[in-house]
Amino acid sequence: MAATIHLRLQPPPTHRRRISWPRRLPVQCAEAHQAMFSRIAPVYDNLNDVLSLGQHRIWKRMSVSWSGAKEGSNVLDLCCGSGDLAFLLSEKVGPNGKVIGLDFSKEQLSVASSRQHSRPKACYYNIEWVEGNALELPFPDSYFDAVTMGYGLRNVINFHKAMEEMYRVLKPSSKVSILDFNKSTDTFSASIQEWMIDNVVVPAANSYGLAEEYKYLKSSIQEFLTGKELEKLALEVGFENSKHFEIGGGLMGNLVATR
Ligand SMILES: C/C(=C\Cc1cc(O)c2ccccc2c1O)CCC[C@H](C)CCC[C@H](C)CCCC(C)C
Ligand SMILES: C[S@@+](CC[C@H](N)C(=O)[O-])C[C@H]1O[C@@H](n2cnc3c(N)ncnc32)[C@H](O)[C@@H]1O
Repeated sequence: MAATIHLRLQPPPTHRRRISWPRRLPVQCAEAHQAMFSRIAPVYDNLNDVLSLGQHRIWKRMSVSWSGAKEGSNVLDLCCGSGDLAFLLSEKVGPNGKVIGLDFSKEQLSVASSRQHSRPKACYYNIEWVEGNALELPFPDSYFDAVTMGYGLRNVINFHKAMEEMYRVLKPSSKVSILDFNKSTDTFSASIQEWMIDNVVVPAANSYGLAEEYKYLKSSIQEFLTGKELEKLALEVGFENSKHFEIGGGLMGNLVATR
């Protein structure tokens, strides 16, 4: 099935104010996030590979296997970006399955689509790229057999609404698997994570003129939820059970919740 990028499913915003790039990202501004991820789209994959020494691919594989996606499943990769988890899901569900990758950055979706066309795997044609907002999903209730969200939840401006939407579109007894940085309660782990961002990640990003965008990583982790708080949020919106696993030596975490 030929891959298509759906036109924006949400009505275009009534206003489009010009964003002058602030010295610090206003963390509560969705448009600033959208612009940021569009700016980093050209180098996003390479920087992730270099800065995590390729480890992020292992963490993403773990997250997908925890989602319960299997042959023939109908699955959603939320905040899909350049498509890493969507491609992994595509291999998991096979030609009889269906993967929807949703993101609100046209540039990220464009990278995902070109990666899809440049790869030899036929199953990737079970992926459909949709431009949309994770906080207002254009899908019916109880529609998906699994939902993944890789490094997305920390970036939306309303964690609760995002979790509610994931719950709504999941079929009963199906799982969501949410991978992100871990907001550790252990001060040593937190300081290692912050040191790496300050002294490795940001200087590397600076060579691409993206220091501000990668500085945001630290503040977004500080404003994120701990593993226990993520488990609680999932139960609050109605998930039957939830469990947060620390991975990558505690630098990353993955929440698995069952509807
Ligand atoms: C795939 C990873 C991060 C994705 C990602 C998420 C975001 O919210 C961003 C926001 C703004 C800019 C960029 C991103 C972004 O890339 C995780 C791996 C890539 C990280 C950039 C590198 C993190 C380094 C770890 C703190 C230490 C790794 C130690 C060891 C080499 C495993
Ligand atoms: C760090 S990237 C993660 C990309 C991919 N999941 C991965 O693991 O590499 C975060 C993505 O979330 C998207 N995003 C952030 N907020 C969103 C929202 N409210 N609706 C849809 N996409 C959003 C950004 O455009 C970006 O592509």
